[in-house]
Amino acid sequence: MKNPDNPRIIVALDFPSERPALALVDQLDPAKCRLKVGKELFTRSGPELVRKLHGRGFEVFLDLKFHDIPNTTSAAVAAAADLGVWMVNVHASGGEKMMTACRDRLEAFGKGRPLLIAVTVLTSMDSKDLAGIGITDSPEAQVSRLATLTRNCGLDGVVCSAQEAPALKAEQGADFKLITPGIRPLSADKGDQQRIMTPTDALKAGSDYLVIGRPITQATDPLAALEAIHGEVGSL
Ligand SMILES: O=C(O)c1cc(=O)[nH]c(=O)n1[C@@H]1O[C@H](COP(=O)(O)O)[C@@H](O)[C@H]1O
Repeated sequence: MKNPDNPRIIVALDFPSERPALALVDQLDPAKCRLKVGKELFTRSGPELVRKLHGRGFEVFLDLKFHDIPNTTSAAVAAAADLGVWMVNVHASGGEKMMTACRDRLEAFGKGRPLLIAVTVLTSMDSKDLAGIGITDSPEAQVSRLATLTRNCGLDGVVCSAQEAPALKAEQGADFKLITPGIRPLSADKGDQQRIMTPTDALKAGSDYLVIGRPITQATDPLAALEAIHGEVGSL
C-alpha cells in the first residue's frame, strides 16, 4: 500500500508571481513532491493559483503561518480547508486558545481535513535572535515547549529544524508530524538559514516531510535536483 506520507519532499514555491511559479511547477512531478505556497506568492496570486496547482495533480501546503486572535485564525484555517489544501499552518506562539479554536473548527471537515501544523521557532533564528524577543531559553528548549503545547492542543505536528527532530520524536511520539525546512544537500548554499541539515540526515533524524526551496527552485535543472535528492535519500 502507498505510504500516505509520500512524497516527503515539499518544494517551497517562493516566487514573486504565478508565471515563474508555474514555469517551475511544470518541470516537476506530483508523484515526486508536494508544493508549498507561501505569503509572497499567495498575496499576489491567491486561491486561483492553488486551484491551478491542484488541477495539475499536486497537493498543496498553504504556508501562511496564521497568528491572530482565535476567532480570526480559526476562520482563516477553515477558508484553507474550503480551498482543499493538504496542509495549513499557524504560529504555535499564538497560544493554546488560538490553536484549539483552529483544531475544533477543522473537525467539521472530517477525515479529508488539512493537516494542521504549528510553527515553533523559525529556522532562521538562533539563540541571539530569541534573546532579542525576550526568550532566554535555548532554541531547543523553546521548540520543545511549543511542540508540547501544539500536541496538547490536538494539532498534527510542527515545523521545526531537523536538528530538533530526534528530541521531538522522542518527546512527542511517532505520530506527531515533523516538517523540516532548512534542508541543504551537501553541495548547496546555506543562504539565510541557520539550523540546517542534509536531506538524508533530516530523514534519519525523524523528519516526516522535508521543505526544500532554493536548492530545487534555483537549480539549472529543477527536476534533476529533485531526483538527485530522491537518489540521495534512497529508500528512507
Ligand atoms: O514554515 C516554513 O515553511 C518555514 C519555517 C521555518 O522555520 N523556516 C523556513 O525556512 N520555512 C520556509 O521553508 C522554506 C525554505 O526555503 P529554502 O531556504 O529556499 O530551502 C521557505 O519557504 C521558508 O519560508
